[in-house]
Amino acid sequence: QTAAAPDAPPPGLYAALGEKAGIDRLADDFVERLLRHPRIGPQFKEVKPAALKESLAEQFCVLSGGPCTYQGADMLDVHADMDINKGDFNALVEVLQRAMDAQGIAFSQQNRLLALLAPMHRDIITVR
Ligand code: HEM
Repeated sequence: QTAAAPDAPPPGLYAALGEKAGIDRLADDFVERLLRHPRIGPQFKEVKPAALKESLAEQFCVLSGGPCTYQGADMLDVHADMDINKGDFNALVEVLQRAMDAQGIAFSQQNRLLALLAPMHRDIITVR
């Protein structure tokens, strides 16, 4: 990685996630797990699962270097009024880890995706 492109997708990550089909399966299962999570599930009660799955799949596809366009809202705007704290954020990351495990994604590759998502905490956590 160079300073000019700090968020360049790690080579091979898109393939490691199973390309578009694998990412769609991951996003599907991730959202299903979020919806039934005891701590953060209730925050997703009013959300249309299909739309969230699609946005997450697009986001993961773009981040991992796939040929996609993210068409969802800005992370800061969409999470602004949710009163998300660090524990909520960590809970979501744990759910994503379990969803990636379930897809058989290697731990090293999981960590590469998580590393791309981690900096988003600055836009998403609004309760310190
Ligand atoms: C790394 C952390 C996170 C990422 C990458 C992420 C990503 C996203 C994305 C891509 C969307 C869809 C935006 C759109 O379609 O316009 C979204 C929506 C949403 N996120 Fe997050 N999010 C994260 C953390 C959280 C946390 C911790 C919570 C709450 C516990 C949360 C609650 C929501 C809800 C409720 C929506 C639906 C908003 C709506 O459709 O009205 N997110 N998030």
